Amino acid sequence: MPTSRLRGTRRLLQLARPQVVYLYAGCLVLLIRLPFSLSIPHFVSTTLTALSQGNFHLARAEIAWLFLFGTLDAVFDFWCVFLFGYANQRIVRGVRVDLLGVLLRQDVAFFDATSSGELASRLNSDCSEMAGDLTWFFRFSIESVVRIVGITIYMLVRSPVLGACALSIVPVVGIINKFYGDWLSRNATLVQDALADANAVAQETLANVRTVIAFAAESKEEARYERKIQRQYELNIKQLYMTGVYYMAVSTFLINTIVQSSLLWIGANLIAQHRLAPEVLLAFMLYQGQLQNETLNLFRSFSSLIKSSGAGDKVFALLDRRPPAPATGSRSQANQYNVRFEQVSFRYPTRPDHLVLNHLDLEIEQGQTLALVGSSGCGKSTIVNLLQRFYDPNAGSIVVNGQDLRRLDLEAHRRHIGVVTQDPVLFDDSIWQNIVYGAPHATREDAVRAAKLAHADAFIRSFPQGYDTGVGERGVQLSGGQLQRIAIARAMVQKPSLLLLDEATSALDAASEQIVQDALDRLLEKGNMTTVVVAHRLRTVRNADQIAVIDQGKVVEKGTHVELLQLRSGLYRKMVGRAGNTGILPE
Ligand SMILES: Nc1ncnc2c1ncn2[C@@H]1O[C@H](COP(=O)(O)OP(=O)(O)OP(=O)(O)O)[C@@H](O)[C@H]1O
Repeated sequence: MPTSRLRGTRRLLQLARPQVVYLYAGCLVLLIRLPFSLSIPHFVSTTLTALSQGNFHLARAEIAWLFLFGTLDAVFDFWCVFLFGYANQRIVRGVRVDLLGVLLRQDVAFFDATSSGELASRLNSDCSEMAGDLTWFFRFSIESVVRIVGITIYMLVRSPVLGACALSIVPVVGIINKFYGDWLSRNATLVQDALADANAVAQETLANVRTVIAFAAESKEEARYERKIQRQYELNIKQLYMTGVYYMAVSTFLINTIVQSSLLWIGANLIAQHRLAPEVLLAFMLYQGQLQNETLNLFRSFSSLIKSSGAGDKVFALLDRRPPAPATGSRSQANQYNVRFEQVSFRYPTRPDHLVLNHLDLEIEQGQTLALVGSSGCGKSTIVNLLQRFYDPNAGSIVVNGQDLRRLDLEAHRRHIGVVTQDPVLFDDSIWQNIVYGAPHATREDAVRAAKLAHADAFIRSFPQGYDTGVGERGVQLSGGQLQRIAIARAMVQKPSLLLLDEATSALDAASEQIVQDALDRLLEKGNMTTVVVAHRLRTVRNADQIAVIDQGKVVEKGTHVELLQLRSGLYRKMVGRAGNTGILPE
């Protein structure tokens, strides 16, 4: 076995460590049970022998023993299944929770490059594939070894010649299984990758089903999914073929045909030479079936372990993934936000050849509102992303109250930030739970208070279930304006020190925009917070304390609305001129 596979297998076995209590209990029950189940063929052969000798009294006694031992065997069997299965479920649950925890702590760049569908597939399919059979390995390897040893001793004691014949198959099956197991493991990795690819397409299509329907692209998406799932289908067919060959060669041909006929042939000769009693051959035939089953179980449990470790490769790689930069500093953060961008340059990790911010300098003063304007793609949202520390600058630094942002406690920093974007995402929960999403200690009353400020209370109360109304996945059961106002209430509940409004009203019609803008104005009036606004509406921009015009990754103009209009050939002045009566700054 290659060392990497050995390491993967060892790692997989370590997953079972926290469940040792249940595994030990399962093994104990297994050991108690074995003598009972091993004795069944013995009682069958003694009963038949007694019958052939006309000794009905002895036959009845043997049947009674068989019944008693068989019943005890059945009771213990339940506990074996339950204890090993229980440990298994705990392992799968643990891996899934750990994996989601690790994924949620990755850097945002990781999610730019990895689709959520692929990650969901790793979380669901890979986790159950890798850990689903893990404890059965313990059960079957222990059970099979003990049974094989027990049967071997029985056979060798009763007839060494027949015993040697029956046992000769064990190493042959072992060698075949080694190759079969290695192949299964390689194939399992490919199957899980192909499934993750297909799931990524399915998830993307379903998450954006309205767009798919609107473009009548159902057949196109179906075909795209079919192309991806085809690969997994072909790999599974290949596996099916190999499994068929394996069962044909090992189980049916080698064991059923070769071993059984050899045993009968040798046994018949020995009986003819009066060197073997017929009932011993009968017991041998019964035990050899068990022996071959256990041999197959033993090797199958090993190949299934190796296959699981193949399926687990990607899960372990994700579990080991550490975000590239130290995720957080430890400096605590005051509720003040005096922010300076000093010579900040930035490229997105997924597009390293595109310089988005180019030695950008920018100052955002505590308590003031700064509006960012500029053509589409000039880097406004990127500045908002850097303020949330979704990414770190490639050069220069962002300084908050004299401290480099990288040194601040990241979680505390994010708790100080309120964000309202053009397309706010709500979770599939009640309205009030969504409003208190970012404020763990906020109550339902806080949610109601925030909703009133955000002009959301009236429409929420108009729903039959009021604040307990569910919003659907991503808030799909609400209108755009309602969604925005709940997002504003969500930001209000947080009592942010730094408020980021990224095109918060741009998706709305004039009437809804007016209502949402009023809600935002109230929010801005209420707190002494620092605010960064990205907007195309002149009305929003004009009221800002400062306006920064971004062009080619730099701030090219900065000042108040009035100051910037005075710059004769200024970019802002041109944009306002082109906005004309629409009140919308051009992109
Ligand atoms: N996650 C990302 N990965 C790679 N490139 C990105 C990413 N997000 C944005 N970009 C690129 O960075 C540049 C700046 O984008 P940004 O979203 O900051 O522009 P913007 O000024 O907010 O534009 P708009 O006004 O259209 O919203 C664009 O060229 C964009 O294609």
